[in-house]
Amino acid sequence: MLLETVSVIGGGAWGTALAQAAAMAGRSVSLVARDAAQVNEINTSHTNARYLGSQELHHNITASTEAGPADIIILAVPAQASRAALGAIPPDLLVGKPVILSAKGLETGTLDRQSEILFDMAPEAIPFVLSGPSFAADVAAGRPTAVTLAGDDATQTSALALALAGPSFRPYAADDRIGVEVAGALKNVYALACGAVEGADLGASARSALIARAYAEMARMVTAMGGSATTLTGLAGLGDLTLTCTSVQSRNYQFGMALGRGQTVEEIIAGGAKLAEGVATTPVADALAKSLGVDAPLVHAVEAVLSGNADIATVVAGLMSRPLKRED
Ligand SMILES: NC(=O)C1=CN([C@@H]2O[C@H](COP(=O)(O)OP(=O)(O)OC[C@H]3O[C@@H](n4cnc5c(N)ncnc54)[C@H](OP(=O)(O)O)[C@@H]3O)[C@@H](O)[C@H]2O)C=CC1
Ligand SMILES: O=C(CO)COP(=O)(O)O
Repeated sequence: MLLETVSVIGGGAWGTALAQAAAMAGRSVSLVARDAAQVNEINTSHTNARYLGSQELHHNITASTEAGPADIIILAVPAQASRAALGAIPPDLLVGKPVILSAKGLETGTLDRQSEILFDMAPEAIPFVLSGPSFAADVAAGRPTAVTLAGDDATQTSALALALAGPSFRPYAADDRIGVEVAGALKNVYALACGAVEGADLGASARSALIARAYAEMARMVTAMGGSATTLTGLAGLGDLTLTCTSVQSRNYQFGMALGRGQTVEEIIAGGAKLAEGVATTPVADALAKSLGVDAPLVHAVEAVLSGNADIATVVAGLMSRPLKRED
């Protein structure tokens, strides 16, 4: 597999950061954004101010409004936009190519994981999933970051990890694609909950209890969806869960803080909230849990708050008064 050129679809924070990582790894990178002014800024000023402030971008990154041929395609748009973004790529560019899915979310309506969307849209592409504790600003600035890159063929996955690895970006190869993408999607749901705990001033003990019980719940969900609970011991599980559930840098955590302070979803969005993938993923995860018969009280609690069916105090009281059980 030739792995020299990279096309990153999505000129937001994460797409730009992954373009930067690939460029620092020595790849020649095309960053595809839909806004011509943004493309011009990246090509002339080597910045993407709207998403990454004054961070200087590597000179191996060229921006474009249209995808061209590349050895590696990285999809980095919000989970709900992945289907449309894939549909906008000329199909022949995807045939037989590794497509790295980097969005962390489940699709509304279909309940699909990112790689299920790829199978629908480009069945002849080769799916990989990238996830783990990695804020775009950190990756773009060259701060040390480690992620999981999961694919179905171990040799191909290791080759791809090598092609993207740089002095500050360390992808670990893995084979549990489903576990990695479910973990990446669910941690955003729990980050909303942990942010709400902080916003409602429920204390650090409550937040840590929530993280631990979220981990157990995530293990039940991952297993029911065909992944391996062992994956959760790694970067895409424990690593990202702890990052997103404890950091005010996380947009999901910030959104949760606003919920905890008593704002409604509509008010938070009207106030200019950044992308918080957990908001769309929560009802999907709740529906999946119900259809698979998975006990997921935390997902259900977040869904109740987001949908306006219960306030934080009510869901906390409900969680705390569940019948006592053995820890599993
Ligand atoms: N930011 C981070 O630290 C990390 C993010 N991720 C994941 O990456 C994914 C993308 O997040 P992020 O980059 O941060 O989000 P941003 O909001 O920063 O950027 C989203 C980008 O997607 C583009 N976009 C939106 N809809 C479409 C569409 N229909 N077709 C083409 N492009 C579209 C936007 O274009 P426009 O600017 O024109 O609106 C923008 O360039 C999410 O799933 C997130 O969870 C994963 C790890 C880290
Ligand atoms: O996934 C992320 C870090 O790993 C980014 O989290 P947020 O989308 O909550 O900012």
